[in-house]
Amino acid sequence: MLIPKGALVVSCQARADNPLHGSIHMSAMAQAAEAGGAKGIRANGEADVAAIRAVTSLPIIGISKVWDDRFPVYITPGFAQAEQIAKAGADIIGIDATPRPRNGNPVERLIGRILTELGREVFADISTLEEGRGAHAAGATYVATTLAGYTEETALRKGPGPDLELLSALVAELAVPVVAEGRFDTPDLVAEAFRRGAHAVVVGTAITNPREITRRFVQAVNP
Ligand SMILES: CC(=O)N[C@H](C=O)[C@@H](O)[C@H](O)[C@H](O)COP(=O)(O)O
Repeated sequence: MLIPKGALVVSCQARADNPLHGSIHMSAMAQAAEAGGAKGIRANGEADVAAIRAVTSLPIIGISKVWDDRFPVYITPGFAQAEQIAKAGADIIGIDATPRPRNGNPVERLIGRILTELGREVFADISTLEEGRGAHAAGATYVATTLAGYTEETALRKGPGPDLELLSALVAELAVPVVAEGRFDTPDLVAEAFRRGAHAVVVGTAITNPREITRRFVQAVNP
């Protein structure tokens, strides 16, 4: 298992509408995160993963986001994307592990193929306990709360903070490392995730998105 217990993993992602979009910025973010003590990096897309691989030997959770109006799944929907990200240098492939329709193999098969054909660990993004059980049964290396609040089924549960109840339920039931991800946006929430038994915590926006960080400050003074 490449992500050590107790690790803070920093997600370095910036979409095209973000002024920090681009591999130069994301690889600098990854270096800053490593210097600050991160023990892993999460990154999106071939270019960013390759650029980050060139500057660090930390484990990289690589994902490939592909939006397709016909399907709800956009985080590494198929084997082709997984293979591309593995070739770019990802040690671990992050996938949407919900059973929702996708443009590619069913999720159980996708997990199996990543493990056997690519020889990479699988980081399963899920939104419910049931999905966590499915990902575990299919052999995922890690199960993460990444999609909590972001699927139709869980949209109503989405609050400003993370889904701590889901985290606790997964930890109580699954014999697989459970990773806390999604709206863990303060050091206190990261500490709480570890108290609840998280194997690792992934933080994105609160560390690597200055636009959103600025918005929080502005809203605090000018709500
Ligand atoms: C739902 C979805 O697509 N989540 C994405 C997954 O890669 C990212 O946009 C998040 O930034 C990441 O999960 C980290 O979470 P947060 O930025 O809340 O710390």
